[in-house]
Amino acid sequence: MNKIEHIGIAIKDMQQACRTYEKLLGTACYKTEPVESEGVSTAFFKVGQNKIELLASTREDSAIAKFLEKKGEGIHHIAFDVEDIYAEMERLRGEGFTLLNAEPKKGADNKLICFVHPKDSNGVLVELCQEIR
Ligand SMILES: CC[C@H](C(=O)O)C(=O)SCCNC(=O)CCNC(=O)[C@H](O)C(C)(C)COP(=O)(O)OP(=O)(O)OC[C@H]1O[C@@H](n2cnc3c(N)ncnc32)[C@H](O)[C@@H]1OP(=O)(O)O
Ligand SMILES: [Co+2]
Repeated sequence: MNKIEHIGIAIKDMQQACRTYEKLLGTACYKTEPVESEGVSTAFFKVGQNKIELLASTREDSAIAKFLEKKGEGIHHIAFDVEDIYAEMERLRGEGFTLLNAEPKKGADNKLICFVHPKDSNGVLVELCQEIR
């Protein structure tokens, strides 16, 4: 794991949340991107070396919709940047972590991603991200 790639925040209203985070962070959102496969729309903010990813649900059965229903708005996951997502997934399997997808999948912001079940990481949903080179 190289560094925290982004912190994912589940929100209900993307326009309102973008206005809030632009004021809060003092910087504009640099990218918005829908990810059909996840049933979300995303908005990214750069804060120094770090990124904030706002996530709104675009489908009732999405993970974000379920999270919002159950827990409301708030921090949804922590994403870590990895060199080689395949190797990292193999390593985590070997360490007994439950991966939520057998193969990496295409995420937002030009990444391959995979998730670790929060039950194996003290209740924190962890995402692995590898830049698609
Ligand atoms: C667009 C891509 C973008 C990117 O960065 O590129 C993304 O980050 S996409 C982000 C949205 N996609 C995902 O989160 C995919 C992975 N998530 C899942 O597969 C599910 O959300 C899962 C398995 C974590 C939970 O599934 P589900 O909600 O259907 O089941 P439960 O509600 O029964 O939850 C089981 C258990 O997990 C707890 N939970 C759920 N979500 C979270 C969370 N974000 N953080 C921590 N814990 C979470 C939930 O409370 C249940 O715990 P329990 O003690 O049994 O109540
Ligand atoms: Co993410």
